[in-house]
Amino acid sequence: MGNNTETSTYDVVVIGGGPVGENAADYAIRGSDRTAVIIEHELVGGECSYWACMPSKGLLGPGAALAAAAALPGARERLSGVAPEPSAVLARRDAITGGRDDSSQVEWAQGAGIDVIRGHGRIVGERVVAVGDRRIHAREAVVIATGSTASIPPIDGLRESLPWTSRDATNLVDIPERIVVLGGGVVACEAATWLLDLGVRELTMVVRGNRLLPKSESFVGEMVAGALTDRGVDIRFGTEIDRVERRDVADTGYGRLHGGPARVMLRSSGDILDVDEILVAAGRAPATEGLGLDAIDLPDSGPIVVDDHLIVSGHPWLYAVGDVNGRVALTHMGKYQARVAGDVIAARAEGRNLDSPRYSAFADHSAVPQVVFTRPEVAAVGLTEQQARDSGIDVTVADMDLAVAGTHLLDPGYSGHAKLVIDRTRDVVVGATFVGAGTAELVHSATVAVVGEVTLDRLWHAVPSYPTVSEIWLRLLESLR
Ligand SMILES: Cc1cc2nc3c(=O)[nH]c(=O)nc-3n(C[C@H](O)[C@H](O)[C@H](O)COP(=O)(O)OP(=O)(O)OC[C@H]3O[C@@H](n4cnc5c(N)ncnc54)[C@H](O)[C@@H]3O)c2cc1C
Ligand SMILES: NC(=O)c1ccc[n+]([C@@H]2O[C@H](COP(=O)([O-])OP(=O)(O)OC[C@H]3O[C@@H](n4cnc5c(N)ncnc54)[C@H](O)[C@@H]3O)[C@@H](O)[C@H]2O)c1
Repeated sequence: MGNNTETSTYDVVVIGGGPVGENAADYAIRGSDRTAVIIEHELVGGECSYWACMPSKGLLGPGAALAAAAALPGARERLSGVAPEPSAVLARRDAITGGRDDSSQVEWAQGAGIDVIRGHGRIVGERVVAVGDRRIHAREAVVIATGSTASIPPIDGLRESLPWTSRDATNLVDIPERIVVLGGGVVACEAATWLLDLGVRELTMVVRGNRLLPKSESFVGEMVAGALTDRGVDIRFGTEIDRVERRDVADTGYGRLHGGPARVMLRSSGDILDVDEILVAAGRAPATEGLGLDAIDLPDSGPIVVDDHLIVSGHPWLYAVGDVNGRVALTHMGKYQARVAGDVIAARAEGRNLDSPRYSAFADHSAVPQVVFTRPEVAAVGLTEQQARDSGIDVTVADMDLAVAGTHLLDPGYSGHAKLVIDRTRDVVVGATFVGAGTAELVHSATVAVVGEVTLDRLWHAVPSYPTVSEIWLRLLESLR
């Protein structure tokens, strides 16, 4: 180490200042005199705040509000149109992302007693992280919370055409007239929804499987595909992009068209799509590039595998939380892991044992809630019927259209569907899926039922209020009696 190397020591060193890293640092030192630092090479607040959850939900909100009003006689007559005003939507999105100024997040960290160092964090040895020439030592723990980056499949000409990734779609400035979306997962379906709201004229989805949102119950993909098709989307199932050609490719910045029109050739059918932009929504890879994992004999690509305490095997001082550990790529689950990891670090620093359930991220395995903000909305938690059967559970299901007084009051033409997956042996709900407007706020009741392992006999006494969408619980339970 040269004489000019600055060294500092903290109890907890967190690499990556996304929502997950922030929570890990906070929980590890809260109420104590321990010290923590977050190392961040871009923006404190991470992907979620500036490029993912926040801007995407900002873009989706106005279309959803207009659709809700358009469904309701008495409100609909006051509408002058059902398409959001693009410039106002983009301005609201910019307000939500704060013009990519992270000073308020840095202030929050400092207020919580957490230092922030700008720069790229790299592990150079046990409990030692380098940021440029600087060496930061960790007394208790190093936490990796570096998130994930969009994957671009190795398709001939695709990368060279500088396609949009989710960062461009959420931070769009130009609205393409014609776009092809590669993928049929969550990003693809949500982005298709807001791109249509903003006036995209021709939208084609290229999906290699035979349904959208393939990780969900099959009715989910059917209903979302039906709604997108009704809005004019051309969904090409069972095909892939063979190659891409694009002229005048230009790195014009996030959300701008990245060049002239592109020609997209599809495999098998040989169809050609001429478009103004390509959006790649093909999943994400853990952000481990340049993290120095090889210095401690860990693979330098792929997820960083952890146990339920979020500790990396063979490295009791090292934790990995959030997207980077490959368990569940959702903000709320990453933050949950961060709370667990922070509590574990605190307990170990104070010599307490880790016997309590508080120190184990067991919900990651079978109680993950997720809302997909398409129209219709999708809200689910726990296992699908297939997953439950595959894990050997004796399964029965309650499966029906969502039609109760609460849904009729939202929209006289309401269309939705609900399904409970029941473990017959234990008489408990192990999974629930709801599709339809207003279901996002329904999913936490199902999460409580799944995590609490509430028996159906007991659940019968959880009476849903009239007239709400939650009354579907009563209908589902009645069907099981
Ligand atoms: C379009 C889109 C919409 C989404 N919408 C939702 C949603 O509605 N709800 C939901 O729950 N999830 C959503 N997600 C998923 C969610 O964004 C992620 O699960 C979440 O951001 C993960 O948080 P994280 O802190 O692990 O990682 P990130 O948010 O990616 O933060 C990691 C941070 O680490 C920094 N970093 C990386 N490497 C280094 C390094 N070596 N040194 C220093 N800093 C480093 C990065 O700059 C970044 O700030 C969405 C994802 C996408 C793409
Ligand atoms: N509302 C939310 O909770 C929300 C919103 C957006 C994203 N997210 C999370 O962010 C993560 C990333 O989302 P995503 O949609 O990018 O990933 P995803 O895994 O949901 O979907 C990826 C899609 O790309 C397809 N694909 C992958 N490689 C391909 C290839 N080579 N050729 C053709 N198709 C290919 C897959 O078949 C799949 O349909 C997910 O974990 C998701 O849950 C959550």
